[in-house]
Amino acid sequence: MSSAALKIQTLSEEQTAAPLLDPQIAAEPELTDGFHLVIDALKLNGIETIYGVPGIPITDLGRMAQAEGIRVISFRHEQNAGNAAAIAGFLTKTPGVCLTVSAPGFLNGLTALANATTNCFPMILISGSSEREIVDLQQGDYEEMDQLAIAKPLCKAAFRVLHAEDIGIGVARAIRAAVSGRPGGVYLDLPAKLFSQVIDAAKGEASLVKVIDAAPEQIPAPSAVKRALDLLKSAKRPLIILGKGAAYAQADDEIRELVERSGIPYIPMSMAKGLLPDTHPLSAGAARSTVLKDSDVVLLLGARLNWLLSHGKGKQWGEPGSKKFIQVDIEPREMDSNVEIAAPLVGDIGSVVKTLLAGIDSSWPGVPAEWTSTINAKKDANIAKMEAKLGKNAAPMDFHGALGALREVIKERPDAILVNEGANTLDLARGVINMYQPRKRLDVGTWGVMGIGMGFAIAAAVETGKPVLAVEGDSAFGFSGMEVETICRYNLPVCIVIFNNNGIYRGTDTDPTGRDPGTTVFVPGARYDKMMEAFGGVGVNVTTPDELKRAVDAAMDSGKPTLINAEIDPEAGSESGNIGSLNPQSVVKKKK
Ligand SMILES: CC(C)(COP(=O)(O)OP(=O)(O)OC[C@H]1O[C@@H](n2cnc3c(N)ncnc32)[C@H](O)[C@@H]1OP(=O)(O)O)[C@@H](O)C(=O)NCCC(=O)NCCSC(=O)C(=O)O
Repeated sequence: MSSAALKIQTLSEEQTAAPLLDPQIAAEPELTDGFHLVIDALKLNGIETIYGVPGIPITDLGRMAQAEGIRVISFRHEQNAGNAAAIAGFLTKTPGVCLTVSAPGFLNGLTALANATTNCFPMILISGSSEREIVDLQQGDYEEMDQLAIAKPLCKAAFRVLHAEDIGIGVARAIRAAVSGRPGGVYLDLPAKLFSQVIDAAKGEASLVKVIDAAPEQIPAPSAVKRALDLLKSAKRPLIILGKGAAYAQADDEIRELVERSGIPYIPMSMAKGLLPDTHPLSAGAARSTVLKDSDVVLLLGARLNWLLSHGKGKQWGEPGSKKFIQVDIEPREMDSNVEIAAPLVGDIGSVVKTLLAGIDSSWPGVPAEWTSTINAKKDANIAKMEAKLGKNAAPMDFHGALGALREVIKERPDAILVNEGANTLDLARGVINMYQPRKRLDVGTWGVMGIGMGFAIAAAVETGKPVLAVEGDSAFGFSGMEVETICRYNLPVCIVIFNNNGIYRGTDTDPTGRDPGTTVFVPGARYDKMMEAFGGVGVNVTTPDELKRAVDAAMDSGKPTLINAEIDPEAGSESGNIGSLNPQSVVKKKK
């Protein structure tokens, strides 16, 4: 039932007391208001969940949305709600919606909106705002802020709705902007006064807009496809790089067929892991340096040549000029962003892969055996090196010992979702824990941002109903840790494992003056598991990989909210994990 059908009756007491069929009452127009129209517009467009934090002026919006059947997940901090909305967008290809209060709540949500935009996740941040008349004259309204102006440079599009009859079009514009072309974050500003504007219900209903074909297929030109196929055919050492854009596309079967039919080795970027199982014979993930350096033609499928790929140049990529790139991206301006793209293929991943497949027929030359055997030799050596570090059942645990146990958990439950953040905890888990299914690994993404953990874990559980394993550095967890209460409140099947080595990178830093703790250390021996117990969840402290495996298995089997404090050697871990070279360090000694 549409909430407009709830109708607001503006009846006087005498009218209410009058008989039901009184013609005077029957003639009374049915009314609706801004609250109901926002809810109707979202529902009409298939929005089933809102992530947010209640407060002025959107408290009633959340309540009414819940009453109308939208699932409303209330968080403890807007940034976590925003991260949840963003990853919901990634998982479903429907914009995730985050609802916040004005000024400070809006600003808290804005970090997640900017992160969503950077990562190309479709998301809509809806914030209540204070009154235009007062804000524009800067007269000091409650939580006064020109939110629209602040949001604009940080997202893909920003809209404000001033009149109830424009709510339908405002929501429609936000949805289309979020998912069409390159997906991203959209800000929708709803001033407090809008919610209580009352209009005729029929007029309100007629003003709603259903977005048809929100993300239209974009098929590349045949000449562009031929150029790419010719280049790929000429390759002696081809490579495919799968990015999270490929995972987002949900063209899993076609992508697998492209790899298998062409026989081209591939590496997945971290959130593309599992698009094909990491154990696939054509996976070159364990020979990463070799394939980046020695390949001659590289097909980038939904992966950008940003810092995570050393901008496509430098010594990681071998001799200058030794490589030609084919890039598949929905955004034309992505081409040549860092290096020359010899064969740009502009379109959506699903459509582009289909057109490529049509050209990979019985005349396909295949991949020279010399190339695949070089890769396999490197892979085998790296895998053997890694195996030697796993499986140690010692206390205190090192990262590899603990991750070896978690690798088995995911192997036994390939449909579980792995959320992962931290520095060493992130870098080492990425290599150690094999993924087997698409969109099961959610992590820090393009910015390498800390703080996504609990938001992502909550949305993953809500959107998929699958068990979630969140593997968190102790520092990373701190950014969103209060949401363990949210996990317990909604009784979500989330198991959090905290790799607790007493600090950021390591737990051994000291203050040279002896006055304070070192800048990167936390309270030694902290028991994060107690936090979970405070809210009725299960808390476990473990000191060995065997104990860790047993505790995670129990959590995943029971589906009970669980937090496992995994005691890691405070000496373990290196500065910034394996991107430490990006961290400038002073070489100048200060004179005393
Ligand atoms: C930049 C990267 C894309 C690339 O890193 P690399 O170290 O070059 O690659 P990988 O980690 O994939 O692999 C490292 C090596 O392990 C090998 N490798 C990979 N997988 C395997 C398996 N399964 N078995 C054996 N060996 C393996 C791989 O071939 C490499 O060896 P060789 O082939 O022999 O080289 C990645 O590190 C990344 O996504 N980083 C994001 C980090 C991040 O965002 N951090 C935020 C921290 S914030 C923070 O810390 C801060 O603020 O400070």
